[in-house]
Amino acid sequence: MTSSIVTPLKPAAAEPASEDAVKAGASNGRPVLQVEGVNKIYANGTVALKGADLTVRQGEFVSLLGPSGCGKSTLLRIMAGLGDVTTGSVKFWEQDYGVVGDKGRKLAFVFQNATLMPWARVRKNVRLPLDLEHQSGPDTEQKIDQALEMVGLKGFDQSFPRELSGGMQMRASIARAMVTEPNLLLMDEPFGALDEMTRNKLNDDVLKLWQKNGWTIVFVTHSVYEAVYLSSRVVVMAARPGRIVDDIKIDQPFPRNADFRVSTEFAGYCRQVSQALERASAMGASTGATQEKSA
Ligand SMILES: Nc1ncnc2c1ncn2[C@@H]1O[C@H](COP(=O)(O)OP(=O)(O)OP(=O)(O)O)[C@@H](O)[C@H]1O
Repeated sequence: MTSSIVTPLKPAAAEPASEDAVKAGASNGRPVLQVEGVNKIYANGTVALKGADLTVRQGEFVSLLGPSGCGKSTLLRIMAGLGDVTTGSVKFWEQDYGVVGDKGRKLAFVFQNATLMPWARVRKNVRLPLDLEHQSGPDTEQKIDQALEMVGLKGFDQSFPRELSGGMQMRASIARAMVTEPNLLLMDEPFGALDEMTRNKLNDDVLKLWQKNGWTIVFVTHSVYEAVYLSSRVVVMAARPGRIVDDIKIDQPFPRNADFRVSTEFAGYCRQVSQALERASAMGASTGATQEKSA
């Protein structure tokens, strides 16, 4: 999917996650997203999603993992209200999109590339969603400062994107999502283009921000290791047609750190998720066409 950042953000309808729920990555919080029986068939007949059911609860960190073309981005876009479903429903904070939209939502979307405006300094890039909402004044400046500080870009606000490394550009992109103070963050393979060291560092930083801010995160990735390291749950999808085939709880405490990456538990979960991914890939390979008749 092509990349940019979209922050359809207004004042919140949701309450912050309780600290306990966040600490545990708990799966007993209030539903933030409820995807029910969702089918998505594109105009060309591609069945991108078939019978998708998924509930994401407050304070969870859920990764979507699956082979190319299994509908991860399609599902994430639908969760953001950026794409229509063909049939089925999506509820946001237990309400229909229209109702929540009226009251305002607090979600932000970070796509695959940072897609910063190259002609604008970091501060102006981060300010964009607030400008779109015609927010200005000292509060606005403070929000921008806080977001830059949280992602470790304090002191770089007058830089141009070309002066930043790939990792720093991604940080700026995350800061741009953060200024809107979301409590639901949808991230579509945000670190896929980064080297492993940078990716690991950003994984740690996102986990810290997730805990600190009480976010709920849905995160698309192709990496088993990244999914296991970050998530309280890994949802595995298969292609042709796109569907959810596994939902694996990563029952390990937060915060996680470098020790977790080399632990037996981490290796065990990686094996379990890899096997689920292999099964999912085999399912996609053994089924036929992606056309509407298979929905
Ligand atoms: N706008 C569109 N029109 C037609 N088909 C589409 C469109 N967008 C996606 N598709 C198709 O829908 C299926 C699911 O695509 P999607 O991008 O959601 O998968 P994905 O799992 O995110 O893939 P990847 O991991 O490669 O990014 C694919 O077969 C894709 O070609």
